[in-house]
Amino acid sequence: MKRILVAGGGLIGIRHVRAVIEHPGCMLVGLADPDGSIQIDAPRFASMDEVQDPVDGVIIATPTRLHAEHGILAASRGWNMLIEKPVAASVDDALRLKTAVRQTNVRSLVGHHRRYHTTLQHLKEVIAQGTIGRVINVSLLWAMRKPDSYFEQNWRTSDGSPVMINLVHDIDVLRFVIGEITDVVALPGASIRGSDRIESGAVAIAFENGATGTISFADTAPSPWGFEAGTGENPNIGTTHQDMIWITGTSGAVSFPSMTLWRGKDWGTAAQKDQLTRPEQQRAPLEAQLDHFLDVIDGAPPLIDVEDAARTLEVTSRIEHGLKARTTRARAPA
Ligand SMILES: NC(=O)C1=CN([C@@H]2O[C@H](COP(=O)(O)OP(=O)(O)OC[C@H]3O[C@@H](n4cnc5c(N)ncnc54)[C@H](OP(=O)(O)O)[C@@H]3O)[C@@H](O)[C@H]2O)C=CC1
Ligand SMILES: O=C1CO[C@H](CO)[C@@H](O)[C@@H]1O
Repeated sequence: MKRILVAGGGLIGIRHVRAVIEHPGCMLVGLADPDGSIQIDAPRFASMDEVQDPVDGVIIATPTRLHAEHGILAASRGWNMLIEKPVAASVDDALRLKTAVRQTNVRSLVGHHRRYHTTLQHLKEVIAQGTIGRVINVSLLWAMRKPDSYFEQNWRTSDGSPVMINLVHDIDVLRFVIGEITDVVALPGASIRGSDRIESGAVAIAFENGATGTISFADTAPSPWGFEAGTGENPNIGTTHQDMIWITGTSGAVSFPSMTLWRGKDWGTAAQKDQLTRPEQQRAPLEAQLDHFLDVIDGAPPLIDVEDAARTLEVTSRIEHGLKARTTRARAPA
């Protein structure tokens, strides 16, 4: 029975707490969070420093700017870690964390839980098998309207850009399914909430394998298109089952999550539609991620460790900085 500590009991941390309590292969050592009012059926600690009980693994679900500090602390205690995405607030922080993980020989897994979606894993296989030929383009749309309260009086007021919070997932999905991203160009959209944060934009990307793609994103537009809406993965976000990724190749095209396949030859014949099967999702991604974390603690190779997640972060940070640079220039007095 693995002993798991959770650090940070907010929006996602409390879901991890529940998952750990319900999992037959682990027990909850407790929750470390300075907010003493969070009540759970397990010991409470104001911080990770207070924990004296033995810990096999810690799930770090604290605000992003604290990930590196908390990950380094966990490593110094010899605790294996599942650290929420983005792995750190900056690439430098991620690299410091990578070094600490290496030096202490602890194991790391990063919370890019979308990688546990069986349909996404199937999409990756379909692409790798060459079902649509060589990948040419990908188009991804993620747009939702977050409630204003999400940004009120918490770390997201300043650090709440949907690029670092949400697009980091989409970038990881594209790396997972299509391959490494080598180049990005990003354009910011208008501010709707009047905040200094990035709220929406458009990104063009190039992959190492020669494919290119576009991403449109917004946290200000209520829409049926986005990973959570399309897959129904987040209990807090309404499900629409609409597609949100479209991929073209030299002999066909496929859209996700419906897994609609189109086979074509040239413009003389209409592409033929086919329905690929969608494997059943037996365990919710967050639960499947916890199953995997317990295996990682036992020595299984992690699906995405700090080093790999640092590459997702590097691309995401480039997008964030590109958007910010253009926003600053656009708002500067002439
Ligand atoms: N994989 C996923 O689906 C999701 C991942 N995330 C990621 O998880 C992280 C947390 O996000 P979210 O849950 O939305 O944030 P929340 O603000 O809802 O939760 C963070 C919690 O951490 C607490 N905290 C602050 N400082 C410390 C500390 N030193 N030690 C322990 N706890 C601390 C906060 O307390 P206080 O409020 O008092 O400061 C708060 O309760 C982010 O990195 C985010 O990107 C978030 C949502 C979903
Ligand atoms: O990581 C995440 C951050 O928050 C989102 C909601 O805004 C989640 O859906 C997502 O998985």
